[in-house]
Amino acid sequence: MEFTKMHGLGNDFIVVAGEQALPDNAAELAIRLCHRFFGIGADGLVYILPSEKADFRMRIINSDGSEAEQCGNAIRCVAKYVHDNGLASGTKLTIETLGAGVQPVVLQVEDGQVAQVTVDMGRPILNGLDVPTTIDANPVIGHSVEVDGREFKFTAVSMGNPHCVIYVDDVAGFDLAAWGPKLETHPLFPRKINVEFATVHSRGQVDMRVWERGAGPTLACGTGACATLVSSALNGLTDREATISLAGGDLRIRWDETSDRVYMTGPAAVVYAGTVDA
Ligand SMILES: N[C@@H](CCC[C@H](N)C(=O)O)C(=O)O
Repeated sequence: MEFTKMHGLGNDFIVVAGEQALPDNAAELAIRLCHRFFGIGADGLVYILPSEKADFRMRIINSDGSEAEQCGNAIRCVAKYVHDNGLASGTKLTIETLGAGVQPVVLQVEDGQVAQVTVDMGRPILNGLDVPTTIDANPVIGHSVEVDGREFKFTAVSMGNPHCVIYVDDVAGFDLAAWGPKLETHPLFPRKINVEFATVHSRGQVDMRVWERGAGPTLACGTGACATLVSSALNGLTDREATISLAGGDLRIRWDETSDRVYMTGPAAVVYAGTVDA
């Protein structure tokens, strides 16, 4: 199987193009190939497929073999891949996702290669039961989740995939590995959840670290950054546009007041291309 190793701010993927549909063994392949020591190593396996509704279709399998509805960093990688490999022309295209519908994308091209991508990530879902959580409220703000006797206040946001945003005083020193997995699998979240821990520094800048559903700690999460901006604006902590600083770098996120849509801008990069037994 031919693949290209790509990343968006260090959130890395094995990108496969040329298939007509997701293979039956996609989950097994993701677990084997994403393994950091026995495989290629990645946070997810991404397929670029044909679409009847958009220019391309993306499917993403987390490194634990579970399928995610959406992935912000992967969609930027897909956009770069199809442009730089001549599968798409121009600077605008659409990509269909499993959980967030068809997403329009605008490319910033430098020397013939995509450097930055702006994705229309759609409208955030704030209804608790739809995120989903077990909480019947809209929005879910200031509710508590209890883990091992510690209470975390959270905001729930779906960007096609589920997120729970928790504010902490010092995100850099926060023990992500201790709390992330317990929150990810808490019964309040019926389809598990991506957990963002955030520290707000100003109305225009937030530091965020993520524990991803199905992938653990990653260097960046595009949908998580969108969820963090939406949560921070809803809680009155930031404006509707801010820089979300992740371990792998910065994303610029804007939640448009008129359309209610969230726009994410950030880079995508190729690491190398290769061939692997699949
Ligand atoms: N890294 C991603 C999100 C990938 C999917 C996530 N782990 C899930 O299961 O929802 C991003 O950049 O958005």
